[in-house]
Amino acid sequence: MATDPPPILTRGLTKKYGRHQALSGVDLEVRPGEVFGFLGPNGAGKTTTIRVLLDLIRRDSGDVRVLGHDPRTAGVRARRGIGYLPGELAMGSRRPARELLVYLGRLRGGVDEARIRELAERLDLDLSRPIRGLSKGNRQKVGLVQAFMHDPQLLILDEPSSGLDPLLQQEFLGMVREARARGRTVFMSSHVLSEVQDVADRAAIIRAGRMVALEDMDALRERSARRVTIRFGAPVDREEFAAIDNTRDVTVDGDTLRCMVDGSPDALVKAASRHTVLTLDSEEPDLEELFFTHYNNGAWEEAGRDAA
Ligand SMILES: Nc1ncnc2c1ncn2[C@@H]1O[C@H](COP(=O)(O)OP(=O)(O)OP(=O)(O)O)[C@@H](O)[C@H]1O
Repeated sequence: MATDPPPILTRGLTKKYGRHQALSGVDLEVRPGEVFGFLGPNGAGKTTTIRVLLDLIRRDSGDVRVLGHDPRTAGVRARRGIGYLPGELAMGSRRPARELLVYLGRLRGGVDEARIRELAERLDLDLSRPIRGLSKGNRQKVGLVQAFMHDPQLLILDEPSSGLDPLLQQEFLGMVREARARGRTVFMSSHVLSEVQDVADRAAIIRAGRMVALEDMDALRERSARRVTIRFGAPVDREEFAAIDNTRDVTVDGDTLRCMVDGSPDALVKAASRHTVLTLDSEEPDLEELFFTHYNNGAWEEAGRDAA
């Protein structure tokens, strides 16, 4: 395992659309057997990077290796090692989903129909319905089945959770964990941290075509800032809470306290426990807010400004 090449490696990857610089020197190294979250706001360059990895578009410069091959010259055999979920599945056939999946399975060297049925059942997908006319959510399920069905060594998933309701999202995360348990590598993009935070081992952040962060998810979770609102049984004194080290932006409005907590809420919870707590809400900030907090040395704004 240790000698396996990185399933995904990019060095100085650049791509322009006309005069628009979509990627400006992207360096990525995904390790064998990990779940890697590729995060960034809309338009950051996630889909462009993924399309280069699959040779759906060609890079302008830089070095790229996927499962040890340059995607520009990798053959069909190398492609079979990859399961790909596109951001938008462009399909308009009148034929049932089952036929398409069986056909794609043949192209990948043969996939047991029982495996297709099992995945469809897990995702609650009706295989007899024609592809044309499927809702966005059902198309996403067809896309997931075809990506996972041949148990590929590397899964490249572009916004996999979009269109899935919370229960199916959990089912999908279960499929990702099982793939990892079998030693597979999963690379998944998202514009929201919460979609990858429970399952990813590491996450990279791309913004305006540049990598601005690479994080171990455990470290990120530990440092993660949370917006906390506590309603007490009686009015409280702001000073008591403003003095807590890792608590900031503290406001008190009668019996309601609002603040941001960096890292563990332990000290805040202990302070709160001296009063009667009626409700406690803890909300994760969005991706930009989170990384703005972490990269408060200016790296985050710089990355945005340079590329703007
Ligand atoms: N075919 C194209 N022609 C011109 N510009 C494009 C094309 N595809 C993408 N872009 C631009 O390149 C930038 C990166 O787009 P990309 O789709 O890779 O972003 P993304 O991170 O995947 O965002 P999203 O989540 O919105 O898809 C954006 O500014 C986008 O408008």
